[in-house]
Amino acid sequence: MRFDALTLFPDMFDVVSEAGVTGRAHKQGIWQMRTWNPRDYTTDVHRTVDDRPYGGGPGMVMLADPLNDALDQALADRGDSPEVILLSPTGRRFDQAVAQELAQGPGAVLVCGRYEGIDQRFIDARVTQELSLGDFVLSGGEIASLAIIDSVIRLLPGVLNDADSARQDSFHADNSGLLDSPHYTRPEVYRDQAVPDVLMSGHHGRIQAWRREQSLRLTALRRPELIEQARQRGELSKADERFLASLA
Ligand SMILES: CCN(CC)Cc1ccc(CNC(=O)c2csc3nc[nH]c(=O)c23)cc1
Repeated sequence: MRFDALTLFPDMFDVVSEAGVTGRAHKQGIWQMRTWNPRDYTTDVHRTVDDRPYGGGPGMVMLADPLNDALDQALADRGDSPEVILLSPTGRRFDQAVAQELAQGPGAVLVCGRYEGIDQRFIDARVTQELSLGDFVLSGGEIASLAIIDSVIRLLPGVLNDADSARQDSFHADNSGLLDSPHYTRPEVYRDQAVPDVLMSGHHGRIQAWRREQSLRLTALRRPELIEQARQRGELSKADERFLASLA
């Protein structure tokens, strides 16, 4: 699994290659990361990577040529033919299904735009898919790339050992498809607030039922569409439906 990032801010990628679970996996050789700075592929004395938009309008646009040369180097260095993914507000929305898709492959080259965007002729000629992190405005593609790399690496064998509670990740923990139930740890009473009795009971059946109800309640409150999706998938039991009806 190898990710290459075309970016004007290569240092930002140290976050995933050096820190945490992804940093450990990187050190173990489970995945590789390389960055390529388009500024290193400019030919003018000012190392220009952007210019004004034809047709006018605010901001600047990234030049195609430095990106093309950087991409050529990245692909030559890899030796395979990976997805070339442009991170962009106009892209397909990234979600766990996309993370699963990417985890099956050899990785990708991630093209991080800055400014208002990238010359369309680079996109038309080289980009195989565009991904967005969601409907909010970032300053560039780097932070979106970091999120994507992190969520893909976690899915690789050997990255999360079972001790990592995150193993249950299918975005919604062990109540797959629903939001997580609340978590508590020591002390048993913190600033006069006690842990719910059921969690101290040692009664695993009751604890599981309580957690399921908490997930259903929170999901119905904050993400009702996930309830309907779980219902369509036939993942709601009679007890779940009874509990949901009691909330209405
Ligand atoms: C004119 C309106 N804009 C589109 C929302 C301009 C614009 C804003 C921010 C950017 C930089 N953003 C990204 O490169 C980006 C890359 S992935 C992504 N996901 C969510 N939101 C994002 O802004 C992004 C590019 C163009």
